[in-house]
Amino acid sequence: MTALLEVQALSRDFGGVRAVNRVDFQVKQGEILALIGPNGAGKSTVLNMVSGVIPPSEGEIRYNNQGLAQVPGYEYAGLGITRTFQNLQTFDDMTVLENVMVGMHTKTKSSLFSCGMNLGRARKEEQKIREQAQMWLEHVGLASLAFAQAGSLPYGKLRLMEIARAMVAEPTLLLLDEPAAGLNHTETAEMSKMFQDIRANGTAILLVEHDMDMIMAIADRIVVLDQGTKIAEGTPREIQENPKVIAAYLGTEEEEGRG
Ligand SMILES: Nc1ncnc2c1ncn2[C@@H]1O[C@H](COP(=O)(O)OP(=O)(O)OP(=O)(O)O)[C@@H](O)[C@H]1O
Repeated sequence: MTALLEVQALSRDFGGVRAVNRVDFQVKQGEILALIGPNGAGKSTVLNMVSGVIPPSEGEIRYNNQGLAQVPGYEYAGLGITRTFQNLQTFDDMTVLENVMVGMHTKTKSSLFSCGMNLGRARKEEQKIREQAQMWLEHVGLASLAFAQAGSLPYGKLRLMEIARAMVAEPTLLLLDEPAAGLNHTETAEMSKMFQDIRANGTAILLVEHDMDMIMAIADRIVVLDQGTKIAEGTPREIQENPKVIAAYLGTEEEEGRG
């Protein structure tokens, strides 16, 4: 399978502290790659660099074989990369439908100027966005809440709304930062099923998550970070059995090479 996303020697410093240190990995077309590691390992920082929220200090990010260094973050959705955030980014006073429609705005061709010049085209585009958003609300099970104020929704449903917003732009790469945080077991299982459906439709997923049941159930491959450095990469089974990974999670000294 071809690499959709390729990250090479990616590093990020905050002040004098190196949060991510020369990390390499690839996300292939239509796969789910999970990025895991203990708290503070650098997972969100990697996701923030890959989504253009912050620039790398060093290293390279290539998407579809194109370097992203010169591409501003707001153009990523147009390229096919969308994301959700660890802390929900909700417009509480807007409806659920409007919140989802926001995910499409970067892909529309109608600027304010052209809206004035060609109202018909802008209306058509608005209608298309609305239909696309409604379709995704149905996919995530929120169709009946389309006209509810987002601020009135419980947390679990807002997480689903965020996924609909990220999917409405029809990404080829979906970046998810702890999508299952704060969800109960049933909600997490439903979300896992949704990610499998998204993958089946050809969208690749880079998933940062602490919920190991979810990761082991849906990830094709896993990359493990510890203190900013990649310590392992492999299938869920390989990762579960890897002594370096076990040591990083248990916070103990590595047993390898002793005695
Ligand atoms: N904006 C920032 N300024 C300074 N330090 C930061 C900043 N963002 C992250 N860090 C530091 O970088 C390191 C990695 O943080 P990051 O949030 O990427 O880890 P993480 O693996 O996502 O952790 P968690 O699982 O707890 O969310 C931490 O030591 C963190 O304190």
